Amino acid sequence: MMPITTIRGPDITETVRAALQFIAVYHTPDYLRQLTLAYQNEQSPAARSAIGQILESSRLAATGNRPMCQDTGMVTVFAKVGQSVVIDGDKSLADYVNDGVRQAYLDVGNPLRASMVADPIFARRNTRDNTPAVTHVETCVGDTIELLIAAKGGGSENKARYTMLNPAASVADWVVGTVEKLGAGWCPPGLISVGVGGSAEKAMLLAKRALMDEIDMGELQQRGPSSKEEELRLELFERINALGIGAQGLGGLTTVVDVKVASYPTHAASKPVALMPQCAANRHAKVTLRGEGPVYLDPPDLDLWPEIDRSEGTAGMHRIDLDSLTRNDMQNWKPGDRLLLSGKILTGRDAAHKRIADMLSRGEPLPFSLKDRVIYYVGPVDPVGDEVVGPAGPTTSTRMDAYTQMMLDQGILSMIGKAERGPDSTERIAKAGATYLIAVGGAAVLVSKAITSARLIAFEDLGMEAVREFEVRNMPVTVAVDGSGQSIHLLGPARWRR
Ligand SMILES: O=C(O)C[C@H](O)C(=O)O
Repeated sequence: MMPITTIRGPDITETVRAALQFIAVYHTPDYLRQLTLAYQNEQSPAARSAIGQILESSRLAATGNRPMCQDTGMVTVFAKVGQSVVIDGDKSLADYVNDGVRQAYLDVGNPLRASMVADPIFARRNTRDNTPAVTHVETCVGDTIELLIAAKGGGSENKARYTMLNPAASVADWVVGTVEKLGAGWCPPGLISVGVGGSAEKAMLLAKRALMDEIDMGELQQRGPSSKEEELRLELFERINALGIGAQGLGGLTTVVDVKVASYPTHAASKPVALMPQCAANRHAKVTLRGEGPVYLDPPDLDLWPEIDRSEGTAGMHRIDLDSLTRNDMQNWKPGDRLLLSGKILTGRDAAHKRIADMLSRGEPLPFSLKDRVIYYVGPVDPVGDEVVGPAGPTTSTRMDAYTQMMLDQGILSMIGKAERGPDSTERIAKAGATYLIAVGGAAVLVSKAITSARLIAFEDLGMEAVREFEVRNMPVTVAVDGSGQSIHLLGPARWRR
């Protein structure tokens, strides 16, 4: 009989805490290597600049011990518990994990953003400590506990898709067709994972779990496929990149740095297929507890980050004074123009927009004016030390489409976010002589360096979703929708499609 290993509950908590702090700050080395390659090979200037900003921001996160993205994610844990393990303590494994999440996200030196909301159908109250995690437990033969810990951003999780295909239907065609329609809210360049088989929920789990496998597409391309699944991975990799979506949907050569495929036997009548994207904030780690105390990860070597040519990033950018900006000034802006913004902007995202809509529908005055203002869709991380704000990258604008007309009616000049707008919003923006700008999703630390002051304006109870006024200096953005309704998210991929 295998000897019994005792693993202390608090050691699980400490391991989870340390791993979450670690993955919030450090990109995985395999992803960094692939992103560096993508940066070196990218021919589309806009996409290359976006990848450069992500890499630069990633280095700032690592050296400054701050989160690489303002969305520090929903914690997902795949636990493999050996049957010869006894957990010493009076809590469940999931509760020890949740204690680790709480401690990691409330860390005084490096607080992470609490994004989880309880009562998701109705009140959507922020739990304030990012609990609970989603913990999957599997027992296996062995005397260790293996934890695969991930912090998945909401933007990429929102683009998870599922279908039940007919047995003879092509998985590759469905995946490519679906990725084409996903837009850029999942923050490419990243990974696409495909789970095929089992039942509906099994396919989703297969896809989620496979996202955390080592990135080995380069190796696979070199040695060639040795199975049908590897052939499918290669086919999907080629076809998805040929769509031309590119970094941030700006059009370019690299949309995915790897594609994963996992499968499981299924019913003769079924072919469940799950698609799971992973954004540029590729955050996960595997740790194994052996009953010898908590486990800690070693920081990566700083040589992993490439040198980014900053002059290339800012060349040809127009400086814009937001405090004197008029509708007229924006009429020369074209999709793809790169701007450096200085002046005051308001912030607001999902919950703030809903609150504004509710107040307006009740005929109540707003606590701030939106007339001739620029709004940035962001939920920043709380500041530490002498920071005015923590990492503060853009959130997906598409979710704010339902409120576009309302905001335009209030006199908004321009909106800043990430990813494409829907056709209705694009048309409305153009009709109002307004514009839509994008910052780089995944470059949150870099963006925060352009914010010189932050002031809470309203809706404090919404936490990270409250309305703030930022003063920015040389904040880099790209024109995504211009005053004539042209969109970079249509023009860019069409140009780079192969
Ligand atoms: O919540 C955020 O800050 C961003 C979100 O992950 C998104 O990509 O839309």
